[in-house]
Amino acid sequence: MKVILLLVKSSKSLFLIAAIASILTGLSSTMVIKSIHEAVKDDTLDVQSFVIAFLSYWLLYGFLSLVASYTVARLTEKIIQQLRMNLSSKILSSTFESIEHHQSKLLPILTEDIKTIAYSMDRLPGVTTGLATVIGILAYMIWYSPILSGATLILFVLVYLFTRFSLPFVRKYAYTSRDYLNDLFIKFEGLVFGIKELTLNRDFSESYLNDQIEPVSTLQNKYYLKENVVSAITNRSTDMILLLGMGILIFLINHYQFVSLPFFGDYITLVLFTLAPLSTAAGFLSSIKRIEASLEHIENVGITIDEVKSESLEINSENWESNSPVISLNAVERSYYHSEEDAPFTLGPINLNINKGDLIFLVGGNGSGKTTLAKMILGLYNPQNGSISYKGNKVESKHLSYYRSRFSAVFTDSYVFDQLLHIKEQQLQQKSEELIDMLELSKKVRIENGKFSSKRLSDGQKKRLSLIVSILEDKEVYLFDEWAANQDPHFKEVFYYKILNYLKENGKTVIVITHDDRYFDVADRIIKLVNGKIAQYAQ
Ligand SMILES: Nc1ncnc2c1ncn2[C@@H]1O[C@H](COP(=O)(O)OP(=O)(O)OP(=O)(O)O)[C@@H](O)[C@H]1O
Repeated sequence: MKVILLLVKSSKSLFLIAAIASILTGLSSTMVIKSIHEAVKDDTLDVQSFVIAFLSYWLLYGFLSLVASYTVARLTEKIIQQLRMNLSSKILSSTFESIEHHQSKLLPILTEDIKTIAYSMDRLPGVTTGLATVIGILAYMIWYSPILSGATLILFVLVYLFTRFSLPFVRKYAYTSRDYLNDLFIKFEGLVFGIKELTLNRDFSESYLNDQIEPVSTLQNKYYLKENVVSAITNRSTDMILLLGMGILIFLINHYQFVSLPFFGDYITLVLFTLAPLSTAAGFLSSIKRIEASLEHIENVGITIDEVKSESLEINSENWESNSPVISLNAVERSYYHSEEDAPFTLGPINLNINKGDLIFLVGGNGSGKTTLAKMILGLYNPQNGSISYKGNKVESKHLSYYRSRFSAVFTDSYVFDQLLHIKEQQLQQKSEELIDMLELSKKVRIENGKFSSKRLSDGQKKRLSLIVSILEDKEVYLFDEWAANQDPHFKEVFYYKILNYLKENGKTVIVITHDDRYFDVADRIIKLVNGKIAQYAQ
């Protein structure tokens, strides 16, 4: 049902054209089959009228099946495109917390689930025209012999009941195999991103392969095989039940003589025409179960595939109080709950005003809550208690997108995108060269066609590239989370003296998370966190 809804929702008009074209294809193919069927049993065949009728239906069938296949293919292609776009926008508009929580499950969704849905949907054109043909032949069969058609219908019902019985197993195995695929992707992630550690340590790499990857892969394969076996049995059941039924019918006709055997022979050619399309349709029912398992995985991550409605309300600038701090945290609190035996980490309650042009250093030991507080200031985490205000206006969820767009941040694990399409052309032209020079990367990278010419850089150089992008974004507030941690002494100086000064001169508000106490004198204010609470403000 979900799949039909998906089709209708995707494009009502295409769905209608596809449905009508499929029905007409079914009708025309029935007419082709009928003319062959009548011709083979007609001793006084008028060859000329047979050729005319046959060719007309044949041409019509060819044309209509092309139209039907094309429209259904367009419809499925549209669904896949919408699915990819909707999923990507949903991920972008979901709460950061939920995406952070389900991060490892996103890649299998974007690759495996969409592929499963796309491959399964690909079979739809053959299924719709095939089913329409079966319905057409069935109508002709009923007209030809109501008694034998009654018996055939009973066989069709048996096929349907058998399929209904086996499909839940296809779904169950598809779901379990897909679950193990999640685990397998996590192992693969370790394989790719932990390759240095694995290559260095032979015992570890052997154990990773044999004790980590292999058992999960075996389990995934086991359920995948089960799913395919049940699905193959379901597909083959169509021919098996129909052929067995025909055998039983021959026995009954021989015994009770309710029709002649030659008449049954004519009839049986019609039944044979239904075998292939019915088998394809039964196969598609298994595919629907796979699609449903994939959709369920997508929805379990909290992403629905309905159209995305983005809400990005600007905070009314008329209400801004000019002397209010840019950002105020009013008794904000947030806890992370670990497993039951762990004590939860609680940040806050925090009260903090950040004024325009402030250069604030956020300091404190490992695990004291600096990054958590940073994510809260940026609007990535919602406070569980308390509130955040922007220029005197309380930030509500409808303002979040606008509020977040006030910031640019570089985290310790920031991803370096090579394209700079989101940066204004004027900024690129005026500032990029100056910044590349300031961070001494002019021998390594250039900006060409809105992209960096290379990303083949050392970790410290990549970090400098992230800093350039961040400054080019030209935002109101900047947040750098231990940016200088992996820079050499020279670039630490460049950062603390040149870059921070450059931002200050340009009127920016800057928050720097740091452990570099050598440079604490650069800050206007130092805020120290201890165990999630502000322990000290220093001017
Ligand atoms: N995603 C998360 N889920 C659960 N707990 C988390 C998560 N991120 C951080 N924590 C916990 O919150 C606490 C504060 O972490 P946070 O990253 O904010 O500290 P930090 O001050 O930035 O530390 P560091 O200097 O090591 O970067 C830690 O005890 C950590 O275990």
